[in-house]
Amino acid sequence: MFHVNMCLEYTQTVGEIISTYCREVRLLGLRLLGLISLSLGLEEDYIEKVLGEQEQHMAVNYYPQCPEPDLTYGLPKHTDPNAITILLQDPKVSGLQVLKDGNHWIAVNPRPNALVINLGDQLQALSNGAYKSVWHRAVVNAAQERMSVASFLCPCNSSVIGPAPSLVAHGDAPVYRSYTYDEYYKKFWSRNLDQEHCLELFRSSQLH
Ligand SMILES: O=C(O)CCC(=O)C(=O)O
Ligand SMILES: [Fe+2]
Repeated sequence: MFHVNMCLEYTQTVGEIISTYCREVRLLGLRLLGLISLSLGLEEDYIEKVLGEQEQHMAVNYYPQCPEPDLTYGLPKHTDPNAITILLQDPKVSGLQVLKDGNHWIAVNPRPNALVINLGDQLQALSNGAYKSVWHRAVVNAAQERMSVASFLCPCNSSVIGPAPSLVAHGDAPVYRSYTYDEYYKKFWSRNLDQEHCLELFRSSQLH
């Protein structure tokens, strides 16, 4: 479990607090990418180098109370198209769910002082499928509104993503072909979020 140590003085403006948060979240993300690289037997900076000059996006999600929560979702089922997402949950209200074994949804309830780390599609591709970009969604509830803050570390648009060569060097076939993040991102947003996993369209056996 990772903790972000932030000493925020009350004299800071909201802008300063957000910018400190963004910087700390980026450092945490890069540290995690380093550890993930090592876990795959790659150089510590392998993934960071492939992703290039990374962009960072932040989404502040607001889910109002919903009188009929069974009829809708706050966010429909999706995977994150980027590399890694660091999610700050509302400390008091649950809503995030992940799909387990393809057939049942489990709640990821907030824990004090914890962040949720979500691996995105690009880590699944780079690791040749060893790491999975999990399906997740956000449900709403009738009693309480909810907020979450998602920070997305994204590859630069021109970076070329594909299975790391050393992971396919010993007879393992590459599961995915190489593509630019620009190509992936456009394909991802040209479809509905809850369609088949977008990476399926980038399998090395797929004709394109
Ligand atoms: O609100 C949540 O817990 C999930 C947010 C999310 O998955 C996203 O912004 O991509
Ligand atoms: Fe997401």
